[in-house]
Amino acid sequence: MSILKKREKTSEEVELEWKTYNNEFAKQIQIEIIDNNNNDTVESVLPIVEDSVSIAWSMLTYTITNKKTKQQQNIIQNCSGVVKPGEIMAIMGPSGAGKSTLLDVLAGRKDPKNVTGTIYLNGRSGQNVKFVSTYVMQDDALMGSLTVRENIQFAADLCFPETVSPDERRQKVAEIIKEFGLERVADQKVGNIIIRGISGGEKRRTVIASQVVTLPRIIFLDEPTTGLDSAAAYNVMKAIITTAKSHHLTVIASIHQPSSEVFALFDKLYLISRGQTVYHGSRKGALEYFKNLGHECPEHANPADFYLSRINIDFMSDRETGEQHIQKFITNYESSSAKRLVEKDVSDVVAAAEKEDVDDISVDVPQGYNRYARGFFVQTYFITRRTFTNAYRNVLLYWIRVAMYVCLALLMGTVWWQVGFEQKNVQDRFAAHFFSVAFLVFMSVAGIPGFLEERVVFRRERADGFYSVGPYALANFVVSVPFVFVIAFTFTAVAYPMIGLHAGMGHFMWFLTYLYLALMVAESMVVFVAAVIPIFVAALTIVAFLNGFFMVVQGFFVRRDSIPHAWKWAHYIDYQKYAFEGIVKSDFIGLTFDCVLNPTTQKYDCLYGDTSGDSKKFTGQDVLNSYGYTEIKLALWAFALVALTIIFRVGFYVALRLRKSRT
Ligand SMILES: Nc1ncnc2c1ncn2[C@@H]1O[C@H](COP(=O)(O)OP(=O)(O)OP(=O)(O)O)[C@@H](O)[C@H]1O
Repeated sequence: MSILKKREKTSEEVELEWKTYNNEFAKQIQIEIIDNNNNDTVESVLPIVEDSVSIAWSMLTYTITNKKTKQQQNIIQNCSGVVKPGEIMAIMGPSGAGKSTLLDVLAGRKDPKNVTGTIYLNGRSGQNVKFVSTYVMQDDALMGSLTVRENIQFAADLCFPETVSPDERRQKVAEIIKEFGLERVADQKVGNIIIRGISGGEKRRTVIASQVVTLPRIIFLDEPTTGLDSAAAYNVMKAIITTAKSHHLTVIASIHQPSSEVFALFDKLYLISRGQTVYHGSRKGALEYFKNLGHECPEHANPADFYLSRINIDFMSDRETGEQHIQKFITNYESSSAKRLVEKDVSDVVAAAEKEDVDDISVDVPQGYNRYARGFFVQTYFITRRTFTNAYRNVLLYWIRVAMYVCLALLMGTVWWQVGFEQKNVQDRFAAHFFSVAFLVFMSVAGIPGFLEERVVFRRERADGFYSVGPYALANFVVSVPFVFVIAFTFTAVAYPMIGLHAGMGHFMWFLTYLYLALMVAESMVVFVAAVIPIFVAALTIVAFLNGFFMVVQGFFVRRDSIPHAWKWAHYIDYQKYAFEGIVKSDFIGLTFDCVLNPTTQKYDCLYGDTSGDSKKFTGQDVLNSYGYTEIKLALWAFALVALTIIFRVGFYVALRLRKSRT
């Protein structure tokens, strides 16, 4: 059995450990697996790898309080079982039976306050199962613009300890790709809504491969075959089982109506109905068990379908009879030899641990199983690199917006073409300033789908301990810096000279700076909102509302001094105001405009500056004074935009932290 020693491993030992993994068949010994229902002994050859982990649980109950009735309700009740290294167990039951709940409780993903009973790892209670396990969710959360190999390599780079060299990591990735039958598609992009990628089954295998590349000792899978056809489902399960058997991993999967081929891949079965155990033992033994209860599986029937049909009372017309029927199964199991065998197995595992003086797993966490295998900066580096590659390759994220902004710049340039210096052009200029800021920031909503796609991957990877929130939030910001600059620069380079805004490098640079900083705030606001409410339509509506709101109070439609007192606060936190006013000032300052000569009076109708009729011209400063833009400080306004970016980015980080994934 697995023996975990108390002291920390040296780096040489860790290296040796990996070599040992490569050569694990040298450690094969014969072990006995008791087929616990037939009570006959099946001999099987399984490799014993040091640090393999068995999981046993006794009298597990998960209770919730019904919010309406305030009544306590047991979702699972008095469940006991054991799965040893190299064994693959299926949790099966009708819909709502408690499969996912049992899996989540075993994987340590439920609030311990609601759980009673004991879970033992290698016979010891009080261990942190997350240190030695991975939990594979149902969704195929992968980066679609990355290849299969790149997706798995990312996991390897973050989850192996630094003692594993880059070459070894690459080799581990190549090995898992081979084991999971992904060699043919290894260098193909996974695919997303615009890239046609690999098949559904290959995607599922890629997700699982990326989660097991470090060979976590226990693998929990939540319905790993859902949504796949029977051939793909078989390939997925076969890949998991091959890896589990050859590396002596412990596997528990909840599964919905497996085909007979898939079902035959499991060693053990946990049948659950109404949260209670109907059968637990070997898969083969279940046939005999049900036969003894008077439910013989027909020769050519799929046993999985047969068991489920026996314990599913959802479609029984008489509810009471149905309940009695299930209760009978539960009572039978309670007094069965199958249950006694499970209890003996659990106590044997515990007794062996006491005898062997097995130490606390969480004290001696084998390297590579740590919650975070790599430090903050290494995490940030790898996430930044991947996010950059995704942003570069994923047309939806930035390139589509760059194309759109170029079109818009050309449109504005031709409509406002060489706007001029007559009195009437003052309003044209204001409109150009307003529209440049408003439209560009408004279209930041285009980043929501890309972010939400990435967020699903973040949820999975975070839950699995690839990295923490800080590096992810930082990487998201770092990558947005150059891409947003490309957008702002492209637009400015095309639109600014075409419109004929204030000539000169200094003025051009101020325009670019404000547009860039406004876009950085808008981008930060988008990811913040999408992190708080990760639903596409809702996030889109809220961002559109916020941008509309900021437009209204920014002082363009209604002069700043006319904004009602009650809305002044909004004006001062409005990022569009700072960008708009900065652009207005940098454009108007230093310009001179012509007043209109009134042919009747032969006087000049000047709306700005000297309005007595004697002055032919007025200045940009006169315009600014006239609209009350006297306090604009270019550097300070730019700083306000930087501060708002920081505020939204901190909000983004906090939102991600608070919105805990199912951990
Ligand atoms: N937190 C909760 N609050 C209220 N009811 C819950 C909660 N968690 C689980 N349940 C209920 O407990 C039952 C078991 O849920 P669970 O998701 O474990 O079932 P399942 O067997 O995995 O179902 P399915 O196959 O349909 O996914 C369901 O009826 C579910 O509605």
